[in-house]
Amino acid sequence: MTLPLLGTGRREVAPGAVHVPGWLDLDAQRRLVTACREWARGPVPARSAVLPGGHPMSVRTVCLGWHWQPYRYTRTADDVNGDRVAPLPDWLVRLGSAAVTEAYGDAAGDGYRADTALVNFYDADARMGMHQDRDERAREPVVSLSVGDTCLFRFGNTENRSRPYTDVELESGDLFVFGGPSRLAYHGVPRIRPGTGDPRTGLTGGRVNVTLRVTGFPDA
Ligand SMILES: O=C(O)CCC(=O)C(=O)O
Ligand SMILES: [Fe+2]
Repeated sequence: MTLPLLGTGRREVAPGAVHVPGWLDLDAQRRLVTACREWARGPVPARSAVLPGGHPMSVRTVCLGWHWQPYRYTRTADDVNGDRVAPLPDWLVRLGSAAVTEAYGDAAGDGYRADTALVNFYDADARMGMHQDRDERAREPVVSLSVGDTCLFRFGNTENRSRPYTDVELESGDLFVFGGPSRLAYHGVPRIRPGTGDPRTGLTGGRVNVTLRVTGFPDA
């Protein structure tokens, strides 16, 4: 299947879901990796969130702005060490706004102010099952940035976890934005492609993914 090309390198995977390959240059990727490493150390360390059935997720996650645990947001990381998560830095908020403009064109990102980021660390065997991002109250787009190993990203429909879906290879530096009619689409990461990343990003293995979101919860 050929996906519609929206402009240089932009592909609409589903209405409101846009993939922009190679959006972050190597330098931006490197800076993002350095920042993610720092956030993973604390004040709330990266951890595998435990699902309600008792199983830990295979990805390790650290949150900024708001802390996410299955399936809610809080200011303090009550399932980790009780500390308040690090604030979402302004440069990342601005990057989110630029990403929305890149994906949708015009000045679409002007009013976009993310207030949380989930930073996911994938090793070669990590996966993420099909899910919706629906713990936010707001329905602003989700902005996803990837660095390191390529992954298979499965972008589905809003009804259920199964077909129809579109498989996308998310490579290092890629941007993926999903909003509008695709905001509540199921999506997941069935596999990582070990050894595909460029060590010059600062990652010698694995994959880092940052999703920026607007929770819609009032500032505390
Ligand atoms: O790693 C990815 O590309 C997706 C991450 C994701 O879906 C999430 O954090 O909710
Ligand atoms: Fe998600």
